[in-house]
Amino acid sequence: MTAPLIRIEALGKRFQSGGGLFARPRAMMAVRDVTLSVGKGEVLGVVGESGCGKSTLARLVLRLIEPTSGRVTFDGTEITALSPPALRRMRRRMAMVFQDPYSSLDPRYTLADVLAEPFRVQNEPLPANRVEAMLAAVGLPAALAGNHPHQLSGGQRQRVGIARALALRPDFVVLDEPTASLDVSIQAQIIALLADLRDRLGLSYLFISHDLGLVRYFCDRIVVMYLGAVVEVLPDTATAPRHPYTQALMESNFAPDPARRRAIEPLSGEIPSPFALPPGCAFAARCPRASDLCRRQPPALDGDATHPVACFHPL
Ligand SMILES: Nc1ncnc2c1ncn2[C@@H]1O[C@H](COP(=O)(O)OP(=O)(O)OP(=O)(O)O)[C@@H](O)[C@H]1O
Repeated sequence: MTAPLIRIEALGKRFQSGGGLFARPRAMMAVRDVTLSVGKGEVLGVVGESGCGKSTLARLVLRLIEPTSGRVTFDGTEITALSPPALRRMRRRMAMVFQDPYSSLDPRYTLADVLAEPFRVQNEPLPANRVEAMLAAVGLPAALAGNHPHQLSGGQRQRVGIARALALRPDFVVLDEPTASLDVSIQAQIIALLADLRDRLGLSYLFISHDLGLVRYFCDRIVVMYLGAVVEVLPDTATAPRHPYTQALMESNFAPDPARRRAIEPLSGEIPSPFALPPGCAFAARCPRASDLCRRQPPALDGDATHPVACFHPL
């Protein structure tokens, strides 16, 4: 890995939900003790099933929500310790592209308004011709500047979402399932655009996806999450998985039958409730290799190892 741009240390997020006259509120850890780095110019993929904490991790990294524990350092500055004004200045250097370009763009705004918005938030004047330059950078004609989002196709809208994220020339962009709502052919174009922008602008990405195939195509390293915790970090896309969960995820992801792709079929057993995690490994109930030790004690993950794997019986 290159020199780290982002350092995430022992990050945790607890959510409380429910509660009322007859029910006690229930608490769960959406992100559990995550330690990771994102290198300069790196595309770090984060993959896992729905609800494993990917989006929560992304929001914590940008400090859009406050962590319960741990810290995040951006280019040497601890952003989890910054005052609101200092955080706002630091946010210039970080951005996010959302999954759904339909709901993340205000329908009342023209594209010119959408692309001017980040400057307004930062109290900065909009440089001359910047809107046209931003549209060109994402492959859209300047003539679209006066259009509203509903006049665009899904792919064009996501290009606008990317242009908006890059408006202030950030160093780091979180891509939260940026192609999940697009057709496969459009997905490929958006991924090619993101790869090109990374090369041209020297960007670092945190790329969140439930699609391991896509992550393996696009990312340099891959973080695999299960029930809020990192279970494995693949050091590149060629290395074989060592965690039984990653292997199962791969088998289901590459299954030719779409029905098999949805459920992780090689695995039997219940997914534990995030509100009542077992004392040992959270994956033990579904794991073909689980032993008594796994059910008693949670396996640790060495966040600084080249190929960390949280498993007592790795492949
Ligand atoms: N604001 C919140 N309040 C309470 N619980 C929350 C909140 N946000 C997320 N959660 C819970 O935290 C867990 C992780 O959610 P998160 O959205 O981070 O998962 P995810 O891996 O991104 O899922 P998906 O792929 O479906 O978007 C889930 O169990 C979710 O219900």
